[in-house]
Amino acid sequence: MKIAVLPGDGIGPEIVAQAVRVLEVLRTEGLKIEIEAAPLGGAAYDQYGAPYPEFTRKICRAADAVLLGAVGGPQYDTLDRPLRPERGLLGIRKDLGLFANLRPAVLFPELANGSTLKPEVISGLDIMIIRDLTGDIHFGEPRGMRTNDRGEREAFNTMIYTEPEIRRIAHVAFGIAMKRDKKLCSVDKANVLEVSEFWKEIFTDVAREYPQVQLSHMYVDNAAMQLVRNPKQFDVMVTTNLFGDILSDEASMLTGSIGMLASASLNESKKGLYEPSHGSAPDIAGKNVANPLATILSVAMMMRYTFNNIEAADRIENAVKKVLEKGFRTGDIFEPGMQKLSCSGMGNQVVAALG
Ligand SMILES: NC(=O)C1=CN([C@@H]2O[C@H](COP(=O)(O)OP(=O)(O)OC[C@H]3O[C@@H](n4cnc5c(N)ncnc54)[C@H](O)[C@@H]3O)[C@@H](O)[C@H]2O)C=CC1
Ligand SMILES: CC(C)CC(=O)C(=O)O
Ligand SMILES: [Mg+2]
Repeated sequence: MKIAVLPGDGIGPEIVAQAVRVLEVLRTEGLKIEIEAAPLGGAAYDQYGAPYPEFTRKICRAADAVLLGAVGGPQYDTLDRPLRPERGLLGIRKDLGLFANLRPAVLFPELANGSTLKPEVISGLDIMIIRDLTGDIHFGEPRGMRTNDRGEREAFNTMIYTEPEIRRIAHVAFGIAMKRDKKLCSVDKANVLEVSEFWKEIFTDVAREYPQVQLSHMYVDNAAMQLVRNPKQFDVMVTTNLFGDILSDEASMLTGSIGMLASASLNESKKGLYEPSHGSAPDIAGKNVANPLATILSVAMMMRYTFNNIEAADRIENAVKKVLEKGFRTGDIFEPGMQKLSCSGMGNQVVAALG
């Protein structure tokens, strides 16, 4: 298992350090794990003058899987756009063809009482959010700023999807729905956007190849509302890059915290990049208080999706469950009566629970 580790910026190095400890436990027990570290984002800009430098690209291309923390920070916000940390993240996603982003919003029952939502609304929650990751307004050209005919400055981005891009994410979504409850909700804004209308047309066409799957369509504004009103109506949701970015952050709060939401970004060959769904959290960086569980659960996804090592994946997820059962919490999921831990303290507990 050749794993590239990219700690990134902000809390990235802190949370990744805990996830690497989990990998080290597996290695000590006999899994052949090779780890190579490289910078991405702001850290890469500082070292190499580019957010996704050749050094990192080579290591990631040679690896079977990539473990990433997060990128970005206010100190980089004034850089020219192509040099910003976030472009490094878009760059690696595009370079490795990581078009299928899986974000499982699963509630550990131990966290049901601490949620801002009523336990009956969220108990048993298990939604798979599938987001296209290499198309949409994030990548569409042209993009930029200009002065229009009236002499006013304006900025523009292009929302665009090709038919093959929609078809391939549709097949991933239907395939996953087939393995679950055979219910797929495609989220769009087809009442306004041509891109969404096309998306809906292609999904309806692909659905003919999966007659056992019940396909529904929902506008994104309604989906955002339904996610907090009655999230358990969803089993698998699939949507575009921008809508998926927003809906998955929203869904993370159904599981207790953005610090709980793992993710896998896969390409056609199951090479994967695994990262928490959150960002670099500059407000808490360097304080050793971030929740490392989303990153640790991303390692479980790596074992499941890239290495097909279901036993290791289950073990990591069970270790997280055990730690939560014992009442250990980081600040973001803390509730009275529980024991508050630091980021590394949570890592210690997960490592102990793996044993
Ligand atoms: N995948 C990535 O690398 C992503 C990077 N970003 C970048 O991260 C930077 C900060 O972005 P924000 O909008 O503030 O989003 P963010 O996700 O970094 O933080 C939002 C809020 O959630 C909290 N939070 C996030 N992760 C946490 C964790 N593991 N434990 C406890 N609390 C946690 C933060 O403290 C903050 O209050 C920006 O530069 C942004 O572009 C944002 C999202 C994804
Ligand atoms: C910073 C963005 C490029 C990434 C993001 O918000 C995400 O992948 O969820
Ligand atoms: Mg996001």
